[in-house]
Amino acid sequence: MAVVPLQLSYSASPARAVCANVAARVPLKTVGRISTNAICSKEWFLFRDLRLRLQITSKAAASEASPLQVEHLVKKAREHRLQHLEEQALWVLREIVNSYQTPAFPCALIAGDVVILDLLSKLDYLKNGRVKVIFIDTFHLFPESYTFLDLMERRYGFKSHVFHAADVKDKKEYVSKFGSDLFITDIDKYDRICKVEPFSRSLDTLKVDAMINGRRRDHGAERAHLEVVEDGARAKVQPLAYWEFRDVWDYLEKNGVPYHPLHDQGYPSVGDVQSTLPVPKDQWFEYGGERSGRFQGLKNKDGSDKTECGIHVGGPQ
Ligand SMILES: Nc1ncnc2c1ncn2[C@@H]1O[C@H](COP(=O)(O)OS(=O)(=O)O)[C@@H](OP(=O)(O)O)[C@H]1O
Repeated sequence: MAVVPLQLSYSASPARAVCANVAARVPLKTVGRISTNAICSKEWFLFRDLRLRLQITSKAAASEASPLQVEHLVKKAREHRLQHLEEQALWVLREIVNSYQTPAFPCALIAGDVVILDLLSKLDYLKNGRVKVIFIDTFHLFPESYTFLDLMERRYGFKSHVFHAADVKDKKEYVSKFGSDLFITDIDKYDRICKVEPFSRSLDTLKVDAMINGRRRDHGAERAHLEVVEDGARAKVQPLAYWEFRDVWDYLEKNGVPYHPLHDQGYPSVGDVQSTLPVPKDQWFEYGGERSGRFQGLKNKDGSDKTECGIHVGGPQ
């Protein structure tokens, strides 16, 4: 620990020697003012008997807070931040529900989506059906996603509207019609059949006029300038646009909200089995870290790395 010079004041001259000793020996991180009206001794070992009071008096002192105070300040600042973000997200959702006829939330069940479910539930929009929840069964999801959906439906008292590829009854029929490796042989066709078309159809079928989603600015460059609402024939609503991934986890922890079991197996985001990989935990909270395990090794037609499935980029507006 660094020895920091102290600004001293003293009321009696014998204290001078003690104070000099204090300045020389006390390993304080804080710049402060020591005043004493006690009887002083020249001997250092008697120093502990003096009634010394440490007063933080200068701006310098304030900026050199002890490690404990710094931790406390950061914790408090994060609490205030989360409180503000939550109020703002609730306000956005309320405004949307008051302004649109049929808002809906396509939910992929990842951490941010679960925050939105919890916020919608706080406003009672799930139980009273004011906001419909859409779930796209791509036929390529992790088994845990189905059980987690069931858990969330029971917890919040809603039933999601499930959509999947058109003109097939189930995965078996899908495989017999398109094969089991369409996502390798023709990724664009796979996206169209299993994601974009069912997604688009779900919005049309339910006559959705405002689509709530969990996109955030810190997801990556494509989303860096997102606002909480984008206008259009169908409004896009991003109540968590200004949140960071850390805020999402702070919220889940603070509110005791269950989250997708695959997060505990190292997956920061969860989509299809073939396009989702675990990511080392220390990368989760870097810019773009949440989605860094998505679409790994997959390329767009133009050869660029795939970062979106097309639902929100060039997908239904
Ligand atoms: N299974 C499922 N059901 C309903 N809605 C879903 C589903 N998967 C993705 N989405 C919606 O698509 C948004 C983008 O998700 P992704 O880019 O992760 O794509 S995908 O998972 O590969 O489809 C995603 O945005 P978020 O709300 O940020 O998750 C949802 O709006």
